[in-house]
Amino acid sequence: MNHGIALVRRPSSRLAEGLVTHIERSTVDIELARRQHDAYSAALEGAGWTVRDVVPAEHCPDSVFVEDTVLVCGNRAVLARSGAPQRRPEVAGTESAVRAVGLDVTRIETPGTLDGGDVLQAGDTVYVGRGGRTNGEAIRQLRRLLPDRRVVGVPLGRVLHLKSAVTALPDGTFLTWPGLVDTAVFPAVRTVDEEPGCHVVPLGGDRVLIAASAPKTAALLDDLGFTPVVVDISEFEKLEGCVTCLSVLVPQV
Ligand SMILES: CN(C)C(=N)NCCC[C@H](N)C(=O)O
Repeated sequence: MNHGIALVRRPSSRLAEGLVTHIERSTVDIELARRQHDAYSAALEGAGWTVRDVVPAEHCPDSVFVEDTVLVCGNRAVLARSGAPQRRPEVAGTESAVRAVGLDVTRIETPGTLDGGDVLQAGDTVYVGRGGRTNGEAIRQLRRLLPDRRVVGVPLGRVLHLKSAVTALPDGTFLTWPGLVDTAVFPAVRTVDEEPGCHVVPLGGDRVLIAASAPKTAALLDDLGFTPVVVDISEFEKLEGCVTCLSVLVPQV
């Protein structure tokens, strides 16, 4: 079964210089990060996604977190404009990749700022975290760019991105870690016991990608009838990354 294309971007050798905002900096093992990235890509392939590499951006330490550079919605790609100016050069390579896939391309324009990690899609609703990386102007622009979607702004607390605190399961429920976002806007919330447990990527069918650092949540998902696909992403977690950030899924339509 081919679910579509998964865009990934190999880690820069400067990965260890990536941004950290809400956690202490710790030492990143670049060789281990490369192996983890290969295993992450293999997990996507194994789940039925055709993996395509976005051209690497050696000079951009955070470029492996490709999710932040674009929002894919149906056949449209909205290029992001990060609230962290040093991440903006990452977008050019992503633009080439989404054009090669055949998506219709638009972009967030100045003074809007948006990171893809702040955008959570569930059905026809697009939740957008309003925090350090994404501003109200970008949310306004998204409403114009995606007129067939319900765009809901979600104020963020002390957390990097919306998807650092809440993601969606295929059954219409949301996994959250308490205290970081106002969960009242989400229809059916399940609170998890471990912070990385609120980060999942539905891979099609009953498969759900989750980090090895969230074993209790992986067991919960199994118990709820999902098939957890577990990947170790410890080196990316040291830079506030999670399983969502390392790919952009372009489902076959
Ligand atoms: C959902 N998440 C967390 C993301 N999409 N991106 C993580 C980016 C981490 C990077 N060091 C930064 O600070 O930009």
